[in-house]
Amino acid sequence: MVLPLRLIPRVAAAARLPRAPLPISRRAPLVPALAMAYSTGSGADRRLLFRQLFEKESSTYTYLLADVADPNKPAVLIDPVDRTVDRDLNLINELGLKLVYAMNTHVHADHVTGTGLIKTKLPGVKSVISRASGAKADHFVDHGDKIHFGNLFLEVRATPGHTAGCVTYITGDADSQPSPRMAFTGDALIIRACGRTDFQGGSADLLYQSVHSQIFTLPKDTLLYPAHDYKGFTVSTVEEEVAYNARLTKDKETFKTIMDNLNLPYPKMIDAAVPANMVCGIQDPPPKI
Ligand SMILES: N[C@@H](CCC(=O)N[C@@H](CSS)C(=O)NCC(=O)O)C(=O)O
Repeated sequence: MVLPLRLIPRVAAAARLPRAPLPISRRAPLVPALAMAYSTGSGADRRLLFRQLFEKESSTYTYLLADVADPNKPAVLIDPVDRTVDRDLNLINELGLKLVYAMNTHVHADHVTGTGLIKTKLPGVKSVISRASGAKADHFVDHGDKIHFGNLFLEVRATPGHTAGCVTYITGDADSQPSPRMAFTGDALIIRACGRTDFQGGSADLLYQSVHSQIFTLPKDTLLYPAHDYKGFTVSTVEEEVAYNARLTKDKETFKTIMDNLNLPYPKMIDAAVPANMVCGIQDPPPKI
């Protein structure tokens, strides 16, 4: 027997009807659930939202970190690139984060940093770079400084050698901070390699000393995130690089010979890279590249 429609239980009837999707404006906000769901681990680790972002023309990694357990979800960007600023700011907006700092590990010779552009779009954001870089920024950092965002922080270690002002930013060493630690090495250490030392005040001697004293001495499970990768790697660890880095595992004299013979092509921006008129890599006037 076929029941007339009005006698069919309401739930069954509803199940048979095709449902029109809700307009986006009437959907439940996704932001808090998304932001928390992305962070992994338990305890302190659930505070950290972490994204590794890639800019393919200069093979640069930009890193987004945020404290999503803090009501304001304060965030930092490390080594943003001008070409991908809109992508990065859209992501920050979608995740409901508040960008506080746009930071650079060093003055980049191969691309224009996104820091200046970010500041024109979000004037409250503060740019950060090392004092030793000679670049312009809102905040200058020195070895040993801490950069706080919510209840998380990054520690600054001077790792000169690729440039005189290179620093590595490392997640905090405390029970309240993510474990394992994460080190954003800029161009001091690239996975299985390292930054070149043939321009911008580079020194193979200094770079060797920096990596051995400031990066290889970190706990062996520390995750290493470089500013560039040219081979498809995304992350390494101190233990892996101490064992397998093709340059830095050698003795210092062999390392210097390797660095003297790299013969890499010069980046297009190199002639324009004058730290004195840089605002974290944004030149005024902009370089012709
Ligand atoms: N191997 C790169 C060459 C680009 C380059 O010179 N990268 C710099 C960092 S940006 S100044 C560098 O230090 N590279 C070290 C290296 O061993 O590559 C390429 O394939 O494009």
